[in-house]
Amino acid sequence: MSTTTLAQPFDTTTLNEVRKTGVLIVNLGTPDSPSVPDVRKYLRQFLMDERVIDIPYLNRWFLINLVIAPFRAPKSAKVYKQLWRPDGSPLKTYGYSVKDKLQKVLGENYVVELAMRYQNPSIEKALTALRKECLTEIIVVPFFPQYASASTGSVYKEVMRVVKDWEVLPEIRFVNRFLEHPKFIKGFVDLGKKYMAQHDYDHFVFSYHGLPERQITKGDVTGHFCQFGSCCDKLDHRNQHCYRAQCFETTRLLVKGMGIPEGKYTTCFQSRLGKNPWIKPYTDEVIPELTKKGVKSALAFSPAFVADCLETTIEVGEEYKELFEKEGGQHWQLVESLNDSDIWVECLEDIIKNPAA
Ligand SMILES: C=CC1=C(C)c2cc3[nH]c(cc4nc(cc5[nH]c(cc1n2)c(C)c5CCC(=O)O)C(CCC(=O)O)=C4C)c(C)c3C=C
Ligand SMILES: [Fe+2]
Ligand SMILES: [Fe+2]
Repeated sequence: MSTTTLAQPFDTTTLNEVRKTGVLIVNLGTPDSPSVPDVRKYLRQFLMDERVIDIPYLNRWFLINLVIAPFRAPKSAKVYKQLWRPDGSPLKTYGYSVKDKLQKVLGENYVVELAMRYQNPSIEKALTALRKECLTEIIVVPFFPQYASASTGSVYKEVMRVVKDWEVLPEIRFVNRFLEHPKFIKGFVDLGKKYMAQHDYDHFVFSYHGLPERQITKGDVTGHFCQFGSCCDKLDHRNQHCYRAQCFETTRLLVKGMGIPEGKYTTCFQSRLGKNPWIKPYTDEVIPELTKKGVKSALAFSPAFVADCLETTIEVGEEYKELFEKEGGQHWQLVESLNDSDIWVECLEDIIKNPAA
């Protein structure tokens, strides 16, 4: 009698025993110190990135070396001095704290490294450390809730530049965005509710990092998915990678979570540079419009950032507050970022362990 050998189910025991996952968490970067030379070095590296200032190389070189390095760096250094804490730039110190907390919750089958896209610790250094760990997989988590070529795209490109010549390439997973993650939303909703319990706000402002319109248009290889108007009101299959549409979606989810009524909130974009059109509405134009309408108190969110930085603490927390008050507003409050909160660490744990969540 002949026996038929039935196909055995795939035995994963060995794989589970040897499996080790590297996690590379990456934020934008910050100067090593608030001194003018360090700020200049940081701005040079950051703004020479062709995904950030996407103009021809020579034009970019002249702009950075003849305008930004001599004139902007000293001004920026003054602002970085205001932001600096005894333990350094908040963007980096929160990064290290999140790295430690995440390592603890993930356990010994994971190795977590922190990197900054610009300056230190570099992506190259962090990946070199991970390479020595004999990993099965590396998960790259850019700390940008919404995808943009200038942020997430640039991190991907740098990771690929570093690993492209490795003989042994482990599996690599790139996290694209996480604006819809329930724990990311809950983190900001809970912070918002804390402020709403302390004060009655007339209006809620959601201010995101701006982007040249051109960078969104360039990303659309299928036709024209963004006209910079109401097309961004709904996120669908075609415009899912549009940064502006993703920001509007983030606001919708936050507004729903906090129960903010229609007409009581505005999505806007900050920190435009240069003369080319950036995505609108601009935060510094929205604020005077709101005060003209009689808004006296506003709660401001910065949900394009997961850690306090120049863009949140100084630009939204101080400069826009000054503008709001100059225009007749009375009470402007910035909601701090997720920083190293437990909910943010839980969100990361979830993103890492449950890719489909
Ligand atoms: C000039 C073009 C810029 C683009 C495009 C841009 C996109 C972009 N940036 C962030 C996140 C951050 N940017 C930060 C600072 C910052 N950004 C720009 C310019 C562009 N950013 C400049 C010149 C600066 C420095 C400000 C100054 O020196 O005056 C920061 C803060 C860093 C810190 O140390 O605190 C973050 C974070 C995203 C997410 C993004 C695309 C969506
Ligand atoms: Fe920026
Ligand atoms: Fe759009």
